[in-house]
Amino acid sequence: MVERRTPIPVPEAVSRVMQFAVEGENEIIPIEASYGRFLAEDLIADHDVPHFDRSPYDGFAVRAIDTKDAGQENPIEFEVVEEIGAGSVATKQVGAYQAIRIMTGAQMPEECDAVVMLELTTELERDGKKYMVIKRPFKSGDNVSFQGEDVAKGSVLVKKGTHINPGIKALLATFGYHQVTVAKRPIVGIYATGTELLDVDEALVPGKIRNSNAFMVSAQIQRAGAEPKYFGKLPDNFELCFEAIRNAIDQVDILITTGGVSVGDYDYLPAIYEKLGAEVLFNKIAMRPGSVTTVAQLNGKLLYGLSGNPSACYVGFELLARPVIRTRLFSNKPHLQKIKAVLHADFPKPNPFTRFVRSTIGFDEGKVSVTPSGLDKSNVVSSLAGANALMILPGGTRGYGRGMEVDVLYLEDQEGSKWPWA
Ligand SMILES: Nc1nc2c(c(=O)[nH]1)N[C@H]1C(S)=C(S)[C@@H](COP(=O)(O)OP(=O)(O)OC[C@H]3O[C@@H](n4cnc5c(N)ncnc54)[C@H](O)[C@@H]3O)O[C@H]1N2
Ligand code: MOO
Ligand SMILES: [Mg+2]
Repeated sequence: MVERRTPIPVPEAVSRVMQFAVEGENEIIPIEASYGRFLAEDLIADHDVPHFDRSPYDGFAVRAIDTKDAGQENPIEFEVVEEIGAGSVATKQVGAYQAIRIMTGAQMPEECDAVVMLELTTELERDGKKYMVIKRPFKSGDNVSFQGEDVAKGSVLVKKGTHINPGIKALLATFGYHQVTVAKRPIVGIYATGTELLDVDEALVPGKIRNSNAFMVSAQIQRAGAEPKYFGKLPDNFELCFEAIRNAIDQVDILITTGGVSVGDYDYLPAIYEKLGAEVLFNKIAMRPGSVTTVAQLNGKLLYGLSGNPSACYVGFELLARPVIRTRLFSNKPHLQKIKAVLHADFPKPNPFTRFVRSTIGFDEGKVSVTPSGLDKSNVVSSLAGANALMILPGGTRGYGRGMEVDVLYLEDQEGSKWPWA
């Protein structure tokens, strides 16, 4: 008799795996390699930016008080006593009706408190001395970039667990982090099971297919921020699979297998978990695709038995493995980002289970729209190419129609959400 499994709701399945989600370790890497990694410490400003008052324009630094009577009918002449570019500091004192020719980024001379842009001046030379003339007054502080106006010393700029984007890399450089403390990428092992599987470079033969799951999951692991360790493919042979999986466990932080989790004659994963002495957290989820997704834990280490069907495998990873990886990377929003979108197609298929439809989100007249990215079957691979989101269609309804507002989980996102489940 075939085993009867009891499906549990998606939030319950996610909660069960999250009980085994732990923070990972730190690692110090050169700033050059930091893009795309996750900060392991808050980034705190240890100095002001800029750390000196500076000129935001090419112009003349003056004492504003000397300009107060300037006007169209009353041009005022300043003696130019020095010229400085960015990186240089004035060496001359600036007295009454004197100015320093200053370039963008250069430190303000101590006595000066305003900058006059070059375009607002006329220049002249007399007796070997340089002068400039202005025809309007300036207030103290005009055209000055003040110390600390960009960043004040002591402020928390970026929180631990944040994905390092190009802007954060700029901040790291600004504050002198030539070495950056980031979350160590967890190592996620992959075994693809199935006697039918061919390697990518093998020619097709009757009854066999190329192993696509391993490559897809490996990219999903990378997108989540972890490091994939592909062990290879295994035929549906209990002893072989058992030994291979047992040996792999110690080499990884998380182990993923694909295929062999359903109730078929050659679906050995349930028996392998049993022989390993692993605790199965669930083996049926009330969702489509991915209902057979099975997760077990052995001494706190998570073993994911993702479905062999490509779309089911994909969804199982994103909902259940991604948040565990992001938690290891110190994220406090480890789940997929949930947004609202307007459905741009009819989806009449009724379903008792919640559906996660591989979809494409786009923009239509300023609103986010969502459309299924292809055939909505668990065993298809083609709809995954255009998928940048999973549309959530709760079960128990008679289908969905164009124009309805739906919840969508956005896949190409580094922000995440705390808990997208109702
Ligand atoms: N009697 C029942 N049959 C099935 C049930 C059920 O409840 N009762 N569940 C169905 C559902 S839903 C799914 S999903 C699949 C899950 O199957 P398995 O996880 O056991 O996976 P396999 O049997 O190994 O393979 C399923 C399918 O996927 C293809 N596959 C496997 N590995 C790969 C790979 N690496 N790359 C590409 N494609 C792969 C495999 O050839 C099969 O076609 O079970 C249903 N059956
Ligand atoms: O796990 Mo199966 O669709 O539910 O693909
Ligand atoms: Mg099977």
